[in-house]
Amino acid sequence: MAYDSIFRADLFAGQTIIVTGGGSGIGRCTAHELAALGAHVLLVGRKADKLKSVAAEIAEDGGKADWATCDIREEEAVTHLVSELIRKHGPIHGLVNNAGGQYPSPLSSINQKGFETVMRTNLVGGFLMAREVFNQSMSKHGGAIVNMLADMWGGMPGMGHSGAARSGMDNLTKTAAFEWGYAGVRVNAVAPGWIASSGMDTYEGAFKAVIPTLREHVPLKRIGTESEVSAAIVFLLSPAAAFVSGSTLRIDGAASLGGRAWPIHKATNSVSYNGFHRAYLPDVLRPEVLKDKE
Ligand SMILES: CCCCCCC/C=C/C(=O)SCCNC(=O)CCNC(=O)[C@H](O)C(C)(C)COP(=O)(O)OP(=O)(O)OC[C@H]1O[C@@H](n2cnc3c(N)ncnc32)[C@H](O)[C@@H]1OP(=O)(O)O
Ligand SMILES: NC(=O)C1=CN([C@@H]2O[C@H](COP(=O)(O)OP(=O)(O)OC[C@H]3O[C@@H](n4cnc5c(N)ncnc54)[C@H](OP(=O)(O)O)[C@@H]3O)[C@@H](O)[C@H]2O)C=CC1
Repeated sequence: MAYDSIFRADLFAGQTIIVTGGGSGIGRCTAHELAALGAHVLLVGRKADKLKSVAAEIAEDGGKADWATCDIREEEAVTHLVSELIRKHGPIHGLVNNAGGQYPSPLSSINQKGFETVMRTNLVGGFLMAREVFNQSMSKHGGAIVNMLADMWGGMPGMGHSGAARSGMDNLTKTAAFEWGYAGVRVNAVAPGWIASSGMDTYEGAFKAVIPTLREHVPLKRIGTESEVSAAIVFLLSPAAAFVSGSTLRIDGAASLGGRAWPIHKATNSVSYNGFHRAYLPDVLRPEVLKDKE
């Protein structure tokens, strides 16, 4: 018998897939993966030079990619972007709602504009992209959406604005999966933990300094790679996940299993324990608190 596996090199042949934030990091890597598997990839971001160069890389590898600039926080711009992409390239089969980011800051120092900027980047923008892609295309022929979250379920010092946005996006993922299932549209999310990406490289100061120690607080003892997140996104977009909708897949080396467990881990496995709260939290945000306790 010739077994016909779902996993084939042309998994996405004939599909057009938008990747927001496709000009760098995880978005760039995902765009490469999808194009290598036959998709026509549409890269979206604010900076044309980055998008253009990723599209050229993909073309050099024999893949198909186009790009368009858009600030996903602007409703009119998103509506226009999606209609132009459909006019030029036809129906949209997939959306990777990856664009996002934040600046590390304790809640007490975040002003309203900064909070709203991060909420609009990571929640409002993702909502607008998903709504427009659904209304203008997927409602007519189905499709798959993958939203980008971040593993901040237990609260994440320095990321209060972003954590609030990502939790909102988690809920929106489930509601969209519920409301749009009738049209054959699947909506899922990925929640990466610490990932070595070009985005992480942009962080400065105390936050940057702590990055090399983060692996000690991950049960798998390392931080993740861009391609490990892309692989999960590709799975969720693919026919291999045809009955998966409304799910959030954590890609974090088990880091989200919880700070509460680390003292037990310390007691039972002192070799791999490295002091979660002492090494991470106060160093990053409130060195004075750490000093007081020493
Ligand atoms: C166990 C595992 C846990 C998982 C943890 C997850 C870790 C996540 C990692 C990542 O996400 S990696 C990388 C993602 N990429 C980035 O974060 C990119 C870098 N960040 C940015 O570009 C910005 O932060 C942005 C908000 C995403 C975009 O900013 P934008 O350019 O649109 O806004 P600005 O005009 O610069 O600022 C507007 C407004 O926002 C406030 N603000 C912005 N930056 C800062 C800052 N560094 N410090 C304090 N406040 C800031 C401020 O109010 C700005 O207004 P003005 O002051 O400029 O008037
Ligand atoms: N690296 C990590 O450890 C983790 C990352 N994440 C999330 O994964 C996603 C990708 O991150 P990563 O690749 O690491 O970082 P990058 O900073 O490289 O990627 C973020 C991308 O989002 C785009 N972007 C940001 N704001 C907007 C906007 N308003 N409109 C359109 N595009 C925008 C940027 O493009 P441009 O500058 O052209 O606008 C950029 O290409 C982000 O949402 C990030 O927060 C989540 C958990 C962990």
